[in-house]
Amino acid sequence: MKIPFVKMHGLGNNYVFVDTFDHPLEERQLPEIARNVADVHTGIGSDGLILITPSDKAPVGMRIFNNDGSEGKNCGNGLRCVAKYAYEKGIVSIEQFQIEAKSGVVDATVRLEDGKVDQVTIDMGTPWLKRSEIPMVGAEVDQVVGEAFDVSHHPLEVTALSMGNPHAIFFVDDIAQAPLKTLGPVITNDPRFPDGVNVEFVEVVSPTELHFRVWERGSGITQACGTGACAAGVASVLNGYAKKDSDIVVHLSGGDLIIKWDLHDRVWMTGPAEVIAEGVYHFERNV
Ligand SMILES: N[C@@H](CCC[C@H](N)C(=O)O)C(=O)O
Repeated sequence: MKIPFVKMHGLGNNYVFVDTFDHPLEERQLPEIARNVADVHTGIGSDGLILITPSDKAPVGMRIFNNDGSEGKNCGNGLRCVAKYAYEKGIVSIEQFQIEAKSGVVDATVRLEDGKVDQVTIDMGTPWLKRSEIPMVGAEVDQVVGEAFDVSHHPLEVTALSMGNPHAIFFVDDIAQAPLKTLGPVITNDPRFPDGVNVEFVEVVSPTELHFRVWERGSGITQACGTGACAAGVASVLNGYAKKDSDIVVHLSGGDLIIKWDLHDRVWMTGPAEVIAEGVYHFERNV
């Protein structure tokens, strides 16, 4: 099977995108296609697969598969790339429009530079803070903030929340020393998070600036995670390190995102989206 694709990235968080308006794929093959395209040796090489889909709630929809073939419900960097694609390919003709992800419908606004989409702002909606909404096991609480969380004899404190997908945030003094490679793969599968969790280490530089590293559920270390950056901004406010309604610059491995949790409880994310390549993937050669 030959599958036309576009490879795009948001701050180095890179996905193979397939436009299923024109080329529908079989549901049962999606996890395998995701694993295969993501393989750097026998595939295209990516953090996963994103489908750009028709939607009955918005002009365009997005589905995200991690590089292990598991499906996530939301992807901040993916949303910005889908917004760029939808505008530049004429799926939409106005600069503000909606995108449906599995976690819900969001508003996207594209900013143009020489007729091309340069920056995208997404209204990521209201964070889910209750323990059951994350989901995380234990007695129900309205917020999981700075809770004791021992992992492999490391006495950590976790702030957890959902941005449509689950995030566990750990504040550290020095991002260069964050135990991402050792504890990321352990925490992501910790049974206290029954659906697994995206793991983020965050160093607070100032109330408006954070350093951030991520171990993504289903994909491992990536250069950036949009929903994770939003979660880090929210967690910083919940812990008193930052303020609501102010722009927070989140420095990820691949570059910066601007995050704001506003007074109406909505989280805003602004950052770039870029096209890497377009081509045709030969799926049968990799089965
Ligand atoms: N890279 C993404 C998140 C992708 C999904 C995540 N790994 C999950 O399984 O929840 C982002 O930019 O938000």
